Amino acid sequence: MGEELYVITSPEDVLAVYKDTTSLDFDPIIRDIMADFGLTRHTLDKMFDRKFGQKHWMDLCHADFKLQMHPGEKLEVLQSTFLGNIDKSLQWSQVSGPMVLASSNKNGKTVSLWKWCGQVLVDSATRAFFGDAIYRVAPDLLADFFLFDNESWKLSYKYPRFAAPDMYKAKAKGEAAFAQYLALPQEQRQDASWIVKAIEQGIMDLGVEESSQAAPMLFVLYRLINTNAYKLCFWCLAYLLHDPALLTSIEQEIAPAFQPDGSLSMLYLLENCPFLASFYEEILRIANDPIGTRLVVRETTIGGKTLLPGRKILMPYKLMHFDPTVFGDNASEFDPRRFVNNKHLVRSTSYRPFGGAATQCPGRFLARREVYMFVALVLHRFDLTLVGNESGGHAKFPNMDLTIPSGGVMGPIGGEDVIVKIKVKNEIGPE
Ligand code: HEM
Repeated sequence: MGEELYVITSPEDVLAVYKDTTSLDFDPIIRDIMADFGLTRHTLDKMFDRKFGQKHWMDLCHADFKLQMHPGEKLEVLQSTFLGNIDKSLQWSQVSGPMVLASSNKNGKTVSLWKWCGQVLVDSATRAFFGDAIYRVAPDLLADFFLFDNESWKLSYKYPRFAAPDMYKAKAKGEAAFAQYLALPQEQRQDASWIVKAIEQGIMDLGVEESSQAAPMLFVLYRLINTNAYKLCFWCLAYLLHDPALLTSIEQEIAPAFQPDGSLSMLYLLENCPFLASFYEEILRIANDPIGTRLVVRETTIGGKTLLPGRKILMPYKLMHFDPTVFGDNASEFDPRRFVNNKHLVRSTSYRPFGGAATQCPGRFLARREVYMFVALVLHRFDLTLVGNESGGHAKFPNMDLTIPSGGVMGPIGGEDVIVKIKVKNEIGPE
């Protein structure tokens, strides 16, 4: 408490921060996060020991994230399983469990959009990254993840245990799940992704054997993989369902991506749907609160100001995302055509939905694909009708929770949701 911070708000100064890699360091920030997850100084020293030439283990991890998640052979393999899982989860019979609030007849289910997005996206990623074995040791993993995800900001704000008991309990259960997972014989986990196997091997090579040290590393990765995309899907569908003209335009644009047998061409969505791309960027601009962080380790000057060692830098990119001199007079409003009307915006230095430089989110390619897949399949397979409130009023657009320092895509204010009645529109093959 009582910490002094520097807050950087201009794109020029953000670029200067990215360039000054000797005075401004990201490693201590990761150390701090991992310490919050219970990693001891001893383990952290091993992780940051520059014993691989000039590099330490965490540098190798960043490189491995890119190998797995940037376009290439390894992404193709992962993506095919991941998107296949989304496809299977969106079969009519799979729309079940807590997300279904009421089931009137065979062709009608009333669904919580928030829970639907969460269940499908997080379950599909869990199986694709870790394989099915994780559920054998932790059948309640998803429930614990959502409890933790909802309150995880309290961890970085260093809430004491008595002030956030539910968050700490969910965190402990999540870590225990990964400890049990790591204790399983490797032959039972052959369906895990390349990155998970590479990290497990790396942890062993570092000589980190205690499960109290190894499991949190996987739990942190699990959270990074899962925390943002389901919320992004929620906002995409919320905006579409509340704006019939927008919904029709998107449906028309993506229709040719579907083959007669109902299968979806991701390539078509990626290469031939400029309006979908603009809509996606606009949701990322408006519903996202990414924050870059560095620690000043040597005195330096940014934007004409002297920054002193020992203090943190925060870069709340959302402020730049609402700058009217870049995004226009309607910067504070939602405009799905913004990025198609101005094709330069997506490369603007004021637009940083995934951060930037060495710490830029490696999952950004996968994120677009999973969101496109989910949104396109939902629109193609189901007729969706908004359900109003109990007294017969119109369904209200959920408010974003601006009070929580999420550092990523925001959720709706507690309890606000989009309730939809869904029916089968296009049958798919036998289930
Ligand atoms: C869906 C929207 C997503 C958003 C808005 C998002 C945003 C971010 C941001 C802002 C960062 C930190 C960047 C920085 O410090 O400069 C980050 C890091 C990271 N993200 Fe994402 N992310 C998303 C999806 C994903 C997905 C789908 C994955 C994996 C499948 C992923 C994996 C990661 C990882 C591993 C890191 C840490 C990278 C490192 O430290 O080397 N993200 N993300």
